[in-house]
Amino acid sequence: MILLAPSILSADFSRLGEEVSAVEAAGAQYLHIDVMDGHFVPNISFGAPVMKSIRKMSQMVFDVHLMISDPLRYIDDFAAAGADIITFHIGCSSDIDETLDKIKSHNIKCGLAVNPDIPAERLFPYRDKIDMALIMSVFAGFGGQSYIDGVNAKIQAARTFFGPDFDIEVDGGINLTNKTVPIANGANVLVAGTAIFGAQSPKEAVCSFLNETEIDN
Ligand SMILES: O=C(CO)[C@@H](O)[C@H](O)COP(=O)(O)O
Ligand SMILES: [Fe+2]
Repeated sequence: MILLAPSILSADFSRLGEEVSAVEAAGAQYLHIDVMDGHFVPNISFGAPVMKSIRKMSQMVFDVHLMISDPLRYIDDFAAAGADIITFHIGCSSDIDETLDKIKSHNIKCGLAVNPDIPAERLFPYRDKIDMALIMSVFAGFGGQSYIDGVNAKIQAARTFFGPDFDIEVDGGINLTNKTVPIANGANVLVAGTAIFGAQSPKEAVCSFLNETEIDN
C-alpha cells in the first residue's frame, strides 16, 4: 500500500487549518512537516508551535522531517507537540544513536534521511534502530524543485537492503506525472508538497494521487 504525505511547506499558512483538513478529508494518511533552521539548510520554515496548533484538529500521522543542525536538542519539543514519526539527516551535528534513542524514549517512530549526494549505504548500520528510511529526491531545503532521477538506484538499494516490509519514503519533486517512478523503484511513502498544495484543489490532487497509486499497485 502506498502512503501519501502532503508537505505543508507548500500550503497557504494563512489558511493552514483548512489546508490540513482538505488533505485529511481526501484520504492522505500522513502529514509531512518540514522543519528548516537556516543552518543545516539555507531556508527557515517553522517549528514545534505551528505543529502543535494543527495537532489539535488532525488525526493524520504527523511525519516530522527535521532539516536542522542539532536535532537532539529539539526532539522533546516535537514529541510534546504531537509528532508520530521524527526523521533527521545523516550529516547533522547530533550523535545519531543518541538522537534515535531519544526519539524512541518518547515511544514514537524514528527515521533517518539522506540527501542525494549521500549513499543509501550510510543508512544500513541503523537497520535495527530505525522505522523508516528517507531518500531525498531533491537537496533538502526548498519545495518546488525537480525530482533527481539519479536517486532511483538508491531507492532500489534501500529496498533490497531493508526488505519488503520496511517504510521507504521519497521526498522532493514528486507529482502526478512522475509518482510511478519512486514507486517502481521501491518507495512506499511519497511526499508531495507543490503538487498538492500548489494545485487548484489540494483535495482533488490527493484523490488523484491515491486513486492512481491504487491502480499502479
Ligand atoms: O523536505 C522537503 C524539501 O527540503 C520536501 O518535503 C519538500 O517540501 C517537498 O516539496 P515538493 O518538492 O513536493 O514541492
Ligand atoms: Fe521533507
